[in-house]
Amino acid sequence: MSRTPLFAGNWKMHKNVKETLEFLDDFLPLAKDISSEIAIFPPFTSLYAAAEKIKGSGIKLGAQNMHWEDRGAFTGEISPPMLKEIPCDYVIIGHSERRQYFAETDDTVNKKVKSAIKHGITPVICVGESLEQREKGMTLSVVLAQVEKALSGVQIGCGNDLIFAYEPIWAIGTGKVALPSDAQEVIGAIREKLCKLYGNVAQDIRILYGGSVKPDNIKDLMAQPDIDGALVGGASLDAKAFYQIATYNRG
Ligand SMILES: O=C[C@H](O)COP(=O)(O)O
Repeated sequence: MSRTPLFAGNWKMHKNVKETLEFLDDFLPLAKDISSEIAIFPPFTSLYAAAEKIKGSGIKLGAQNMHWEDRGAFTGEISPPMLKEIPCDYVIIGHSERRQYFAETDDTVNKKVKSAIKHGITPVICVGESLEQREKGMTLSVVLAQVEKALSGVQIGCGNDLIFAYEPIWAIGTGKVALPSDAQEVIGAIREKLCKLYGNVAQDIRILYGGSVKPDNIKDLMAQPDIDGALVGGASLDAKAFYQIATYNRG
């Protein structure tokens, strides 16, 4: 089993082209010093500029969403071949903000996961419970149902074909990070489910934690056996903070 830690910066609807290039001017010199894998997820309009700028740096690039079809009359949507052309390595699928505000369902998540894998783009599949669901003791049943539905009919060749991100909705952008032991409980249960679906190869699937990750809480999260990195929102907008998160193990 060897899972390279991944620190993924989801910029959400932040940073135009100019701001993206400014961030990279600050971050690229720092990134030379990072041994973990780094991926950034700028808005669609900044992807191409980011791709050109990070060439040869080892930093990976991802989109925050995509349609599952290759082309068609889907006004406002972006297809997998368009992302490949950039080129994007990753795509976030099923982020809770898309589930909550843009009618993303388990069914569309499943279609997008299948399409991403078919096109050689690694999906970062987001799952997580609301505060109400957690308080009712439904966390594991909600999250594991999301995992199962996302993967319905999905075949994988190896553990690198997909990534999961467990993001409790109540921890996103709130400053309330999950207790590392609580995050481990859910992420451990996700891995067990993946083992049931895919056997030993599931030991190679990376599962990230997301939700108010900051330089001062990442170390305790990364000490958990099944947490393989983080999907970072707000703190990934700042080059220094994102660098500090990715180098949490330097003491
Ligand atoms: O995709 C990232 C998550 O939604 C976490 O966002 P946050 O770090 O701002 O809480």
